[in-house]
Amino acid sequence: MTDTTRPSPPSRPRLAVKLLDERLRDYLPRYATDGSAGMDLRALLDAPLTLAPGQCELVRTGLAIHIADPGLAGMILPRSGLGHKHGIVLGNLVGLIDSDYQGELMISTWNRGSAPFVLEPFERLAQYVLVPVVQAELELVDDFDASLRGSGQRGTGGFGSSGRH
Ligand SMILES: O=c1ccn([C@H]2C[C@H](O)[C@@H](COP(=O)(O)OP(=O)(O)OP(=O)(O)O)O2)c(=O)[nH]1
Ligand SMILES: [Mg+2]
Repeated sequence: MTDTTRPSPPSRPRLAVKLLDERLRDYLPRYATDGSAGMDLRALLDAPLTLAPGQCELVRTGLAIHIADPGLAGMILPRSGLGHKHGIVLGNLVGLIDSDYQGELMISTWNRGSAPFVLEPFERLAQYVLVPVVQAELELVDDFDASLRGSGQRGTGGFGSSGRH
């Protein structure tokens, strides 16, 4: 019988990656499971780094990934365990990696918690997610066609204009 819940995986884009530090060779990012959305990025540190509450430091990954295809982008996102349990999130909230960026992936690491946190060398610190991107052309107009939302209109309403429930 065919398992309809497990579609065959689509072919994966191949991304060029450069090691900027040989120690990363043993720690190349990978998908932990077949269904993982992200690959974990590790902290390239020579020694443990203590982040005081409120402190934010740019942490090296030792990796450069050239996406090349403008229809793709990278996103650096926090790991949920570190973020929820230890308050270790990103100083920029989300890192957006351009397809033409060839530099080192850097992780803005912010301790938003109330206790010091010790980041260990090569600890998995954040995750890298490849996402599709559509680039748009902007066309200047004087007026928009009216927008419709169900039976009502959205128009310029936003920021909670539709209520809470
Ligand atoms: O968390 C991040 C965010 C960005 N970058 C790199 C890749 C990205 O392509 C580049 C520029 O990012 P962004 O455009 O968000 O920053 P900017 O402040 O606008 O810098 P720029 O003037 O270089 O575009 O910095 C990282 O390594 N880590
Ligand atoms: Mg920019």
